Amino acid sequence: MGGLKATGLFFDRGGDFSLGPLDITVPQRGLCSVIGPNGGGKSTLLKLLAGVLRPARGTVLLEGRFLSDLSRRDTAARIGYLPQEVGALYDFSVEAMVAMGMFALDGGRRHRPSGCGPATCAMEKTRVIHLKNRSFSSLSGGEKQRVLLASVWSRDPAYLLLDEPTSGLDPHHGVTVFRMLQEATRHHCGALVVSHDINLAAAFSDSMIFMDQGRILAEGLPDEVLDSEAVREAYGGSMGVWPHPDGKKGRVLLPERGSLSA
Ligand SMILES: Nc1ncnc2c1ncn2[C@@H]1O[C@H](COP(=O)(O)OP(=O)(O)OP(=O)(O)O)[C@@H](O)[C@H]1O
Repeated sequence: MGGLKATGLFFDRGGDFSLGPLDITVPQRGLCSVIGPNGGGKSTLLKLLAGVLRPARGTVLLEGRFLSDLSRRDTAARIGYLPQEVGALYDFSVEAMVAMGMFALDGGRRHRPSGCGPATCAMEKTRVIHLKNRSFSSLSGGEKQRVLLASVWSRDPAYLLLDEPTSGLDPHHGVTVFRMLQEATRHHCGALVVSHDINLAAAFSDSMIFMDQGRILAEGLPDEVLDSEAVREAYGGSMGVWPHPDGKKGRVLLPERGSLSA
């Protein structure tokens, strides 16, 4: 009954693109990353699981209840969805932006250290506390991304659906975000994270999904997925899969030597 579970999920945009039918479960614990080429359907999948889009066929169950039967408030209290792009209508302060993420908070919930309000804790986690009085629009792209992540995080959701949370982040902050996700998903939530930072995603995820043309073409352990025929076909020619340089950490996707100019 637990988890966020889609069965026979199908969505048709009416043009060339359709998604599914596919089955997917976001478990109550663990970090699963979704990778794949541009336009492959990753964001569409997240929107369907978050209830932002309605499937043409199939069901999405949130802990045994049909997502379509739940109010936006109930959904937002359990699912923390970070879209790929967020346009702010008004220029709020960073602190206000993060506080707005808590509007759906369902009472005093788990894992919140005393003495630290949820918005403050979230801003500390994503390292934007020093920006709290700045206006959102004045921030750099990567800073904005970390503020939006804090906004989702502040609600302490049971399921995180994050669309490219590290886009625009420098490598240090990218690692910080994935570490934070790894830690959280070990103890108190499950996450499905769309990312083009494939090597970071592979290093920190428990499992991985490769999507293209609205289908799941490979899934399993990150190493298995990176080594799959589907990934080779999609990126082959320009990218190759290599052992991680430290010899222990699995595999990395890097440009093929032959694809670099002499
Ligand atoms: N609002 C929309 N209206 C019409 N078509 C759309 C819309 N949003 C996405 N699409 C199309 O649906 C398909 C899947 O898009 P989606 O955003 O899910 O891909 P993606 O895998 O997340 O891509 P990317 O890696 O580039 O973010 C693409 O062909 C895209 O052009």
